Amino acid sequence: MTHGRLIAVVGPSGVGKDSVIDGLCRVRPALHRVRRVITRDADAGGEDFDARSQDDFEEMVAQGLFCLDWAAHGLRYGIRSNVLTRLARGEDCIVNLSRAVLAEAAHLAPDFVVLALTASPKVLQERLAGRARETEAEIAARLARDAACVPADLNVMSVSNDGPLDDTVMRVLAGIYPARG
Ligand SMILES: Nc1ncnc2c1ncn2[C@@H]1O[C@H](COP(=O)(O)OP(=O)(O)OP(=O)(O)O)[C@@H](O)[C@H]1O
Ligand SMILES: O=P(O)(O)OC[C@H]1O[C@H](OP(=O)(O)O)[C@H](O)[C@@H]1O
Repeated sequence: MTHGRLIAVVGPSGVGKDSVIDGLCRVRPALHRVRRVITRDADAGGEDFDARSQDDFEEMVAQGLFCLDWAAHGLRYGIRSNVLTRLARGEDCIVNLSRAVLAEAAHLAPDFVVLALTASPKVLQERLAGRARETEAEIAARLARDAACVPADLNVMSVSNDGPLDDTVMRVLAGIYPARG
């Protein structure tokens, strides 16, 4: 059976990673959205995630429950190893990742695709302020974050999300599911 693709969505905070993933999964219900484990308050809003305390998270790491974990914005993030079973069954999976873990993530699947979203600094600022999930200071720190570059040897699709969300979703779909024939 063909191995599923692992699609990693990356880009600066506020660029629209979760929104684009939601849009893609609505149009393509067979695309599996990977639910992240995060040491963030359960009622923080935004994406659907598994909230864990710092101690519980580190216990999960110690038990080997994650195939990938990282730290950013003072939080810990993990991807459960069961995504590997889905990929082996041939399911395409999509996940919001840190750019810093792409090289490691590329080893998880033979078919690894990076969707790198971009938007102008002004748009990022407006979106983070509009989302109201973080304080002003946290938003400033997110905008100032000096993130790792996307490794040049990966299969990267770079797409602007400066415009309407539906347009971005349609362009991404055309890129990852090109019409055959
Ligand atoms: N194309 C778009 N047009 C207008 N608003 C958008 C667009 N894409 C996303 N947004 C809005 O911008 C805000 C940030 O989007 P989202 O939470 O998806 O970003 P993110 O990249 O996942 O951010 P983070 O990494 O901080 O979690 C949300 O309020 C979302 O509704
Ligand atoms: O800047 P880099 O390292 O690429 O990404 C860091 C982290 O920022 C975002 O976190 P969240 O979704 O806002 O919690 C991403 O999802 C990633 O986990």
